[in-house]
Amino acid sequence: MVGLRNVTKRYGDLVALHETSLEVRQGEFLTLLGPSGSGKTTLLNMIAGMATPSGGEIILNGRDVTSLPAEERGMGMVFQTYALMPHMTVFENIAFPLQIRKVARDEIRRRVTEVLELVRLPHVANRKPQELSGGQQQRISIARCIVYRPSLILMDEPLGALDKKLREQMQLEIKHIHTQLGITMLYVTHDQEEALNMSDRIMLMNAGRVEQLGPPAELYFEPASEFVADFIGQSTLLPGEVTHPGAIGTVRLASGESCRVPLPPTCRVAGTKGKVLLRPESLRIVDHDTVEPDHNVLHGFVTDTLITGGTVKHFVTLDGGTEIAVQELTNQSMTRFPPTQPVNVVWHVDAARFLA
Ligand SMILES: Nc1ncnc2c1ncn2[C@@H]1O[C@H](COP(=O)(O)OP(=O)(O)OP(=O)(O)O)[C@@H](O)[C@H]1O
Repeated sequence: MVGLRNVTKRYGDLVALHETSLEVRQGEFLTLLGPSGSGKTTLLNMIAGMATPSGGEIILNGRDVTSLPAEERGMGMVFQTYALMPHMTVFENIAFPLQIRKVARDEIRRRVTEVLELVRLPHVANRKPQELSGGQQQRISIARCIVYRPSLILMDEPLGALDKKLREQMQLEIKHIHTQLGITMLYVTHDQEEALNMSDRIMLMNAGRVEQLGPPAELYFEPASEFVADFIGQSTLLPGEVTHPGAIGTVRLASGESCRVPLPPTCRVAGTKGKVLLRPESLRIVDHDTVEPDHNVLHGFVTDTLITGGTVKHFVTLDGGTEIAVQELTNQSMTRFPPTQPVNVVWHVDAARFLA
């Protein structure tokens, strides 16, 4: 539905977006994720027609729209600031894009009522935007955007101004609208959890380049680089070197201890340097020395324990000095480890990844 072919953007000497190609599928929810300044908004604005590429082409439904102005691209946009018109009621705000398009009055009433139901705010039609909460205002801007049924909606940090709880609720609502209407969505956020929650695919950007593009689970379980492993979810990366290559190889860590790790084919060579990626939820702490088959073990001391609601996080300082986080579900009989007691951190061989 949307195609980018070798698109670049420069501002003077600064390359905001290096050569990037992308295909967005019909009905897909694709998220542009990345730290501040990585080029997400630049990319979105070029698709919207609010910024001109320095090179490359933008294709919309098979048509080159690179030089087509924003208003002729037929897309909907939702921003962090709600941009509702303060002197108009909610009804008038939502009706506005239809009036511009000369839709008949009865049809306007029908469609505004329908989208107000969809965003679950049918009772606020006669209020002014300032009489609504932030979350309600954002739902109204979404309603105003979907009322004229654009085939593509671009959203730039739409939930950035909302508190955590409301943000999570709105994530579900946007997802729900997406599923119900089947609209293609391009969504910008710097919040990895939001991206994981909502997207069919995530395009993770870093310094104007695409680090990885794929479904959330792929970025989480098969990160293509250290940047991805670090940005998505929590991770500990232990430097090491392959000593015994193989599909499951042995890696000697900088601390001198060894562990067995699945190796990607290109890393099945003795001497390959890289990092072992461990996720807190794949680790367990045990205080006995029996290691189960197909498990690895590292030794250390628990230095801190944090209860974060449903889960508990133990911070373990490993022999060699690296700190590693271990996460487990909170339970009544949660094991407490005094800081003087040596512990073993164990994980199943399949749970780690090796990044060259
Ligand atoms: N109009 C502009 N003129 C000059 N430089 C710009 C302009 N717009 C963006 N940039 C620069 O381009 C780079 C990418 O910016 P962009 O806004 O796309 O990042 P972003 O990933 O959306 O960041 P954020 O999450 O902070 O919005 C940044 O270094 C930014 O300073």
